Amino acid sequence: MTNRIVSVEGIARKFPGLTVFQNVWFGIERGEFVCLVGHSGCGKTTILNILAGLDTPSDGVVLVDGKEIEGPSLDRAVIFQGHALMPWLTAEQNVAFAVSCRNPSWDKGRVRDAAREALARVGLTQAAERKPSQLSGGMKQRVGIARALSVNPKLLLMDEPFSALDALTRGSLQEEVSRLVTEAGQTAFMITHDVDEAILLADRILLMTNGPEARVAEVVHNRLARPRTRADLHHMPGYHPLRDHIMDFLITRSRTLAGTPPAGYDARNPPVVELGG
Ligand SMILES: Nc1ncnc2c1ncn2[C@@H]1O[C@H](COP(=O)(O)OP(=O)(O)OP(=O)(O)O)[C@@H](O)[C@H]1O
Repeated sequence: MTNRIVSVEGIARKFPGLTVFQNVWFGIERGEFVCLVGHSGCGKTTILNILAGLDTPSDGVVLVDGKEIEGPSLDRAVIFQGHALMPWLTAEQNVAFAVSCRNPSWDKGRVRDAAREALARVGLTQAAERKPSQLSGGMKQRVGIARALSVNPKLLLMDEPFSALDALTRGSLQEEVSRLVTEAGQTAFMITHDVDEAILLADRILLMTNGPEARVAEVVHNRLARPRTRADLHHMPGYHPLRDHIMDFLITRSRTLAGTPPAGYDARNPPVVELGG
C-alpha cells in the first residue's frame, strides 16, 4: 500500500500543431519533495499549472487523494517566481487574506495570530506592517512562502521560486524552505533550472526530455543524507556522481533521448536511477 497523494496518469498538453508533452506519468508520496528538471519549453510550467488546477491536460488525468483535480484549490498552494503579492496590503494582510479564505469561520484575532506566526516562521516579524514596495525581493518571496504554508496545503507547488533572487538570498531561502518543508512534513513539487537546488531539496528528481513531445526520461532518487546545507552539499559522499548524472542529462541526453522513446521504455515506469547514497 503506497502513501501516494498525487497521481499523474498519462497526461498530455496539446496546442494546434504542437504536442508539448505526452504520456507523462508520475506520483508524489505524502511528505515527499519532487523536483522537475528540463530545458525551457518542455512543459514544466504547464505541468505545474495542471497540478495547480490552472490548466487542464488534453489527455490523461491528475488525481489528488484519489479525486480528479477540478480547478484551483487552497489544498494546492503555489509559490510563483514573481511573488504575486497584493501591493495595497501589508505583508501581514497578504498572509491573513489567505488564512481567512482557508478558515472562513475564524475571527479576526485568530486570523491575525496565524498570519503573524507564519511570518515569524520565515523571520519577518519586524516587517509585518510593511507593504510589498517596502520589502526586498527576498523578503517578498518570504511573504509568498509564509502565505503558501499558512494554509497548510496538501501540496506545495513552486515554479522556480528563487530564480529572480541574487545568489546569496537564493541560497538562504533554499535552506529555509528545506527546513520548513521538512519540519512540517510538507509534500512539495518544484520546478527548477538550478541543479544544486534540486539536489539540496529533492527526494526525487524527474528528468524531462526536450520538447516537443517531451516525456519523463528518467527518475533520479536522491539518496544524499539529510539535513543538507548548501555549504556542505559538495563535500557529501555521492554528491559528485549525482550532479554529474543530472548535468550530463541536461547537456546531452535530454536532446538525444528526445523524440521516439528507446526500446523498452515504459512511460508508466520510467527508468529509476539511485544516486547520492
Ligand atoms: N496557450 C498556448 N498556446 C500555444 N502554445 C503554448 C501555450 N502555452 C504554452 N505553450 C507552449 O508550450 C510549451 C511549454 O511551455 P512551458 O512554459 O510549460 O515550458 P517550460 O518548460 O516551463 O519553459 P521555461 O523553462 O522556459 O519556463 C512552449 O513551447 C510554449 O510556447
